[in-house]
Amino acid sequence: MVSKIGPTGYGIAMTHPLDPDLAERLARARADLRIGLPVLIEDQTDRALALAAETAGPARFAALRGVAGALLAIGARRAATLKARAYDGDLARLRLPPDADLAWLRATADPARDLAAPLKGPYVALRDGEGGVSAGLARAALRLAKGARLLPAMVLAPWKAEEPAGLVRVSVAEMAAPPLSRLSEVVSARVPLAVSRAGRLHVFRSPLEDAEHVAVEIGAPPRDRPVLARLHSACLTGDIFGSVKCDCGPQLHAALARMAEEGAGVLLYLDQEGRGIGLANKMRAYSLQDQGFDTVEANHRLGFEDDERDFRAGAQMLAALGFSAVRLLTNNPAKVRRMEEAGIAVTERVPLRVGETPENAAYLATKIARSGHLP
Ligand SMILES: Nc1nc2c(ncn2[C@@H]2O[C@H](COP(=O)(O)OP(=O)(O)OP(=O)(O)O)[C@@H](O)[C@H]2O)c(=O)[nH]1
Ligand SMILES: [Zn+2]
Repeated sequence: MVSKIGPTGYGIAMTHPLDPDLAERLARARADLRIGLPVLIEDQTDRALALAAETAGPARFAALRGVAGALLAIGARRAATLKARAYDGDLARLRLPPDADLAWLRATADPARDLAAPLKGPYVALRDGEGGVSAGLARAALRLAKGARLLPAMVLAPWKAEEPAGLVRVSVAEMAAPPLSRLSEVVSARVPLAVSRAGRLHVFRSPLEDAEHVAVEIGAPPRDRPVLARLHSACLTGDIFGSVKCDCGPQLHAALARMAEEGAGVLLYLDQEGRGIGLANKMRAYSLQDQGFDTVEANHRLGFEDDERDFRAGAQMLAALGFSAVRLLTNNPAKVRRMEEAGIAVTERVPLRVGETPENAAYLATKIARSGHLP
C-alpha cells in the first residue's frame, strides 16, 4: 500500500539529510534535560512534556504544573522512602500539590536532601488510569533522566496542543532501542609519564555523547599478542584528590607502574564517573553512605542500578587501536565477561589489589559481598 507521508513524497517517510536522526534526537533530549528544557515524549496514544526535577527552573515548572493532569514521576524505591504507594510497580506517579514550588520539587526528588529538608509530604500516588500521563510514558521519561545522569524524577504534563517550537521529540518505541554509540579516535600525542617516558595518549569521542575517553598506551605493545590492559572508570575523588574512600587512585597508579615495568600496556580511562551515574550522583551516594547505607544501597536509593557502566566503549577503543586480546588487570569478573561479549578475548585476569585503607575496608568488602568482586 502506498500512503502519502508528509511533504517528501510517497511510501516510506523520507527525511532530509539535515534532519537530526534518532540517535541525535536522543542525545539532544539528554542535553536539553540537563539544561532545564522540557522534552516531548510520545507513544501511540499520548504525548507529554517532560522536565527533569533536578534542573527545572521556576517558570517552566510553574507552566507544566498548571496543566491539568500534570504529575511527578519517581522510582519505586524513592516512593517507599517518601511513604508513597508505587501503584505502577517500578515507579510512582505523584500528584503535584497546587502550591508545589521548586523547594518541594527538589526535596521530593533528591534523597541526599532528606536530612537537610524535612520531607514535604504527605504524598498522593496516582493509580492506574488516574493522572494525565501513563505509567509507560513516565517510565520512558525516568529512563531518559538516568541516561542524562540526572536523578530519575520527572515532572510530566499531558500535551494535546501544538508541538512547542524548538523542543526535541522522542517516542517510547524509539527509546526502547537506542543506537549503540560509536567511538572514534580524534587525536593521539606523545605524553611522557613519570612511570614511563614512552607514553602516548589517544583521545576518543562519540558523536552522541559529550564524553571523551582516553587510552594511555605505554611502550609499543605488539598488536598480535594479548596486551596488559586496565579498564579504569574515572574517579575524580580518588584519582585526582587522593580520596581514601575507594581504591581507585592506587589502582590507577599501580596499573600504570605495572605496564611500565613490563614495558608495554594500555590503560583505558573511561569517562564513566561514579560507575556511570556521574559525579553529582556519586556525591549524593556518598552523602547517603554517611547515613549508613553501603555503596550498593546508596545507588539504589537514588534510583540507579549499582553499576550503570557500559564497557563497550573500552572494547571499541581496544579494537580501534588494533588489539583483539588482553590480559586484564581487575578484580571484577563482570569486566572480563563484558570484554568477551564485546569481542575482546581475555586470556588472563591479572589481580590488582592495592590501596586498602581503614576508610575503604567496608567499601571493598561490599564489592566482594554484593558486586561479585574477587577477594
Ligand atoms: N556510585 C558510586 N561509584 C563509586 C563509589 N566508589 C567508587 N565509585 C566509582 O567506581 C568506579 C571504580 O570502579 P573500577 O575501579 O573501575 O572498577 P571495579 O568495578 O571496582 O573493578 P576493578 O577493576 O577490580 O577495580 C569509579 O567510576 C568510581 O568513581 C561509590 O560509592 N558509589
Ligand atoms: Zn574511586
